[in-house]
Amino acid sequence: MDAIDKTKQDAEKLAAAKEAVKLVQNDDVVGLGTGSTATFAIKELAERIKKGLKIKAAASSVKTEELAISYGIPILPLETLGSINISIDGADEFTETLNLIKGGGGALFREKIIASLSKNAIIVTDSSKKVDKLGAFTVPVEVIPLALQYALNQIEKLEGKSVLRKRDGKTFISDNGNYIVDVDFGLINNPDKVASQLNQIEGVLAHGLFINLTAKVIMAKGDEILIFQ
Ligand SMILES: O=C[C@H](O)[C@H](O)[C@H](O)COP(=O)(O)O
Repeated sequence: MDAIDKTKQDAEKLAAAKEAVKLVQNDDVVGLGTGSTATFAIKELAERIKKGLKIKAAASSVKTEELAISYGIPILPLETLGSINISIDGADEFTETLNLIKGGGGALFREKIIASLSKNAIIVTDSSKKVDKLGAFTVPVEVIPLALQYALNQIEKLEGKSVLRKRDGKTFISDNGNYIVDVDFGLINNPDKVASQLNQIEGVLAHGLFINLTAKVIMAKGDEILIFQ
């Protein structure tokens, strides 16, 4: 993506994030996503807090927690929360049926916990994230290290092509101390089935297929805001 496209994409991310943050109400517990689009939402939320909004938040990654704290957003430990009023997060891909691929930044497990706890799970995206079928973006799978070879074998049986995620030449380690395997399943005709097959592999902590976990996707396209729900 060239510089001009990125500017346009960032403008869309910001517009979608602003729209989502309008939905946050006083006294809400807010789930904070991870990634560039969620970061726009966190900044917007901080602006509303400056103007008097009173909320508490839960973070989906160490990076998000640090960012939120730097903006003075009060953070509650995720393990203490039985429910979350509203969550705002990004996605790598989504379909109109509100199925997603997430985890490009490696935060999928905590993001999934937040989405599962959330009464109103909102996804914010630019227009590049909408697809007819999931799968052009590889599916991130978080694997407990000692189960790596077993999980790779099982994923191969599902006809997924796995690549162990690296960053700066080193194996990427998630906030939970695990590996991320990025799996190419081709375009996915039946995401529910693939999700449940991945769920059955011992050693897979979580995967980036988010099925029936989203209340609403707010997508900006140019000057337009489109809502999918
Ligand atoms: O692990 C990362 C998350 O699932 C992100 O929400 C996802 O990768 C989208 O990130 P971005 O908003 O930077 O495109």
